Amino acid sequence: MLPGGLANCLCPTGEHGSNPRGMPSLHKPHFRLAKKFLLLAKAFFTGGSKRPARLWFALILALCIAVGGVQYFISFAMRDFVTALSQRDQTAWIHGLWKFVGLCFISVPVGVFYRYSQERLSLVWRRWMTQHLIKRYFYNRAYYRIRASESVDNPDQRISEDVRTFTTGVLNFFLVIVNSIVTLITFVGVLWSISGQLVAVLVLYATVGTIVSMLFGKRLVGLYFNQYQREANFRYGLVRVRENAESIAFYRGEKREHRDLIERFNDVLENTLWIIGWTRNLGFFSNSYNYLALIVPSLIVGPMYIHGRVEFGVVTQAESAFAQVLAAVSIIIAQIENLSSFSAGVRRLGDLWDNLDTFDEEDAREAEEAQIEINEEALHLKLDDVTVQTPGGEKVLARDLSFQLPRRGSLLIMGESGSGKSSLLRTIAGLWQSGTGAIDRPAHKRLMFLPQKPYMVPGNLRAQLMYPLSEEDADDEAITKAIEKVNLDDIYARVDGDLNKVVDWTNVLSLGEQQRVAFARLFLKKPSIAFLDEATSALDEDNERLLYERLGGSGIAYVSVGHRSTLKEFHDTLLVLSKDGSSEMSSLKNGKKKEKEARKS
Ligand SMILES: Nc1ncnc2c1ncn2[C@@H]1O[C@H](COP(=O)(O)OP(=O)(O)OP(=O)(O)O)[C@@H](O)[C@H]1O
Repeated sequence: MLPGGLANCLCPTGEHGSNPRGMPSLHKPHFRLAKKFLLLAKAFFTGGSKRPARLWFALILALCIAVGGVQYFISFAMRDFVTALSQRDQTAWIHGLWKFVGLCFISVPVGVFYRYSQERLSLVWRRWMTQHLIKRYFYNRAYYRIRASESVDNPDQRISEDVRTFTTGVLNFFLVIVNSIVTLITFVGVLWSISGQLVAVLVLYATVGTIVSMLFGKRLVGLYFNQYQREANFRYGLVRVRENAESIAFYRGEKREHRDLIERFNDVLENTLWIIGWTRNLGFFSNSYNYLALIVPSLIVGPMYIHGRVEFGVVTQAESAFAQVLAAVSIIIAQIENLSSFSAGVRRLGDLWDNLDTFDEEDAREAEEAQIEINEEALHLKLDDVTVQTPGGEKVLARDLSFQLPRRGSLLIMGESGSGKSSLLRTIAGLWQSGTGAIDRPAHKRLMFLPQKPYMVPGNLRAQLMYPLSEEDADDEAITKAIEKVNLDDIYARVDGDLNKVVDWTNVLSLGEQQRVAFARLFLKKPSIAFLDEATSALDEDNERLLYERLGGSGIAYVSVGHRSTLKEFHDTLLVLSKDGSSEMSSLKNGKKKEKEARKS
């Protein structure tokens, strides 16, 4: 027993007591796990790669049976070989030797191709599943929706690690089971040919062993399951520190982060201790069990040999067949660790799969219910009685909004924090669809949204400035002009005027520089309408003025969200949102006039 016993369990399996990190309960009914597994397997064998999948699978099954057959004949060859040796019969010994060598010639390629086909099928499966999941991850902007999902953490880990664990694990287990069945049938046959009593003892011995092992196994599967989750939790803690390094450094939050990481690591250690304890207990049992298994067949076949009823080779054959069958029967216990990480992977992948299905259904439902009607064929932006709600419909953010943005027009949206300014842009973009009313606007590809914190893509400066267009569409002359236009010459100098130079842009550029990069993208893409969500918040007033003047002169209509009153002079119209859902429009003509005068002078 482990310290303290299991009844008053410190045991972190989720079956007893609560989970210290408030993680979801890890134990789900086994049939739900099986359902998830069948869903994932069925999708592969009936999906786009079904032909190679089925072919490889059939080949593996055939090879698996061939391996069993070869083992059967080897067992008899060995028997004759050992008997000839014990009888000092040279002719029979040489004959046995040749038979054995011949069987090895067959056995080696069969075994090698068996393993090779298994790995090839794993690869086909992994390729199909990863491509399929990535496709679905981007479809309907699932990667965006998934942020709000409670049951799917770290989708990245699921698509990379869990798919790999699943696709290699599933074949492993399946083949281990098929192998065990083939071994069982073959060697029970061998034992039966020696003595029926031997089979009866084997069945009894194996049944007792399996029952006891299952009791240990049940506990260990739960513990390994937990280990997997806790290791992921610990790793996620480290990733979070890396991603937020600067903020943590400014806050001097090291002590707090240190404590949090150590707590997560202690959870890992605590669970590992339980695993070690249970493995020790299992060791007492399995070691005694395996030693005894060496003697049991001798107890039955030994007297038969002594009384001259069987040859000596039969004794060794019985021992090896007995060991093979026992190994096949106790396969579950030998695979406990793999089985646990495999079932954790199945659950995590199944949850991701279910969520992606839900998103598809949601998207279809939303499109059908068409809460906010978006017409993408208009030349300009027009809102007709639009009421914006949060995605779940819990909160009304802006009520009965109507306005039209003329060609080359500009609108500034202001209002207190949380009044729904960004949400209005999300709704115009089509990311949020809850609410009522109608929006007329050009197609999405003719719009551009600039958030407060621009996304910096990995790659060279050309790729950075062309985003979201591809590098192939780049015109280097236009790029250098755009760099000049947004006052980014120092960045250009930093890469020695080489647009191919790759830099870690997120960590190297200041937020203000990143915002200027976003404006350069805007001038390169030249959309019909630009939406700027506090897109100049990190810039000094001179740079902000420069960018707005250039934007005003570009002919692009724009809608800005911002708090600074200095923005007013760059816009024609002001829309103020209030937290109660009401809104007010007013003209800023004077401001815009002042801007024009400034530009002239
Ligand atoms: N995904 C979401 N689900 C539910 N509510 C949300 C979601 N995103 C934002 N909200 C809520 O909607 C309200 C409006 O958010 P929004 O980001 O539009 O505010 P904002 O006016 O742009 O604020 P700020 O000026 O602080 O940026 C807030 O109360 C916010 O908590």
